[in-house]
Amino acid sequence: MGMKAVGFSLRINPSICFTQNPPKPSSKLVRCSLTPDGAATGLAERPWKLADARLVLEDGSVWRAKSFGASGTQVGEVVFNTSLTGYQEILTDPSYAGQFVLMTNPHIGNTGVNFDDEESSQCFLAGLVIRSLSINTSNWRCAETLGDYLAERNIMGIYDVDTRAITRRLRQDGSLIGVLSTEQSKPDEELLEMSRSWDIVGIDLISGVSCKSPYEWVDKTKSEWDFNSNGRDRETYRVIAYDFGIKHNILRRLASYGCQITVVPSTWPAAETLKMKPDGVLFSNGPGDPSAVPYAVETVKEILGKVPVFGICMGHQLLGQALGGKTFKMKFGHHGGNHPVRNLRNGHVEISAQNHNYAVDPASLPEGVEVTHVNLNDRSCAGLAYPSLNIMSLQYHPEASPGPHDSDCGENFVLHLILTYWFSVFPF
Ligand SMILES: NC(=O)CC[C@H](N)C(=O)O
Repeated sequence: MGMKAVGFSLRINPSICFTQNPPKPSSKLVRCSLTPDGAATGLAERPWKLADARLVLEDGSVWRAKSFGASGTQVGEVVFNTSLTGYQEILTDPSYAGQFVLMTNPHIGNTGVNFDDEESSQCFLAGLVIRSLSINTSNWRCAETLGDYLAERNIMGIYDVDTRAITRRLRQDGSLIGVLSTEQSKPDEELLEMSRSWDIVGIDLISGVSCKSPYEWVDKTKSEWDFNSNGRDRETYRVIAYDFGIKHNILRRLASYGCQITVVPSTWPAAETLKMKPDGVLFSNGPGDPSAVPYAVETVKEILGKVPVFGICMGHQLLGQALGGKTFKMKFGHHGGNHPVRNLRNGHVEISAQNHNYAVDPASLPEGVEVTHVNLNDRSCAGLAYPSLNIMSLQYHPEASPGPHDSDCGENFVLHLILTYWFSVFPF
């Protein structure tokens, strides 16, 4: 009665072009914005700050935004992540090297960052794209604000950008390369050209994120956070973990389950690994195109059959190739904390944390390789086993950092499975 229905209240300036249907790549630029333009004077602080950054996508769309963190110009592939929280773990996940992570949850930064949630020693991603940057931080573990954290690590972030519209674009047309810039002197056309002349396919990104020499891992999941360790606190198993961009929580979870772990670089020779006589070898997650790292596939091949192995994400993709299979690039991949996966061995459905743009093509795998898990959103291969060679692998993240713990508990407790499969009940 006299009241207007108010729907989703994005303040969009109707005079500025905003399209739901993305234009196909053309040389034309389409400018999209939620906030008026402003020079990067630094005078206007958030939330009153004017737009001082641009994200130019290879499809010709230009997204005006406000910057936080570092400034400059950076190219990368834009992917969207549907996790509600866990942005610090996402920022420090080395698998995001070369990518801009766009968070679909509109409100980011409210818990700041802390000392404990780091998944690696630095941020390897190209940048962070969010809708709304929390103007204050409140958490008992907070050590600093998200903006300060990114600035110190020289990582660019933008906010006040229509993340829903960009996500629709990525879902409809697939992953896009983008250029993020705070440099007002660079015309849109130059940034567009930059985005179109860069590619992430076929590039070895793991060598840039792997450790340079072997080291022993000591940290366990803190008892206050340990949701399940079955009381295994003695170091029982010797594990070599190949670091293709390994997340610390994989190591923490294995250590909590009694593994004594040596982390080795991606180029560590298989012969050296076998000389160390481990009980099992873990091939970790890692960034980029799994078909661009044939040397890592060779290492995996040399180890297969000689010692039980387990692969996570990139490790799973390398194992798939070592078994004779092929990987392919997905339309926009899986990035988030709520992907349903069916364990085909017991019929159980696990809600899983995922972060990948490539997948193993099950049709390319030789006979004897078993697809053990399927992503229920798109039926893609989410897990493999080859019992006669003591191989097990998962395309997703059983360490759940961030993410649900389904894969880390009960019968589906994946890391538990590694140990039981590897060391006790695996049918050798
Ligand atoms: N998390 C990962 O290991 C990612 C694997 C690979 N880089 C992909 O995008 O598919």
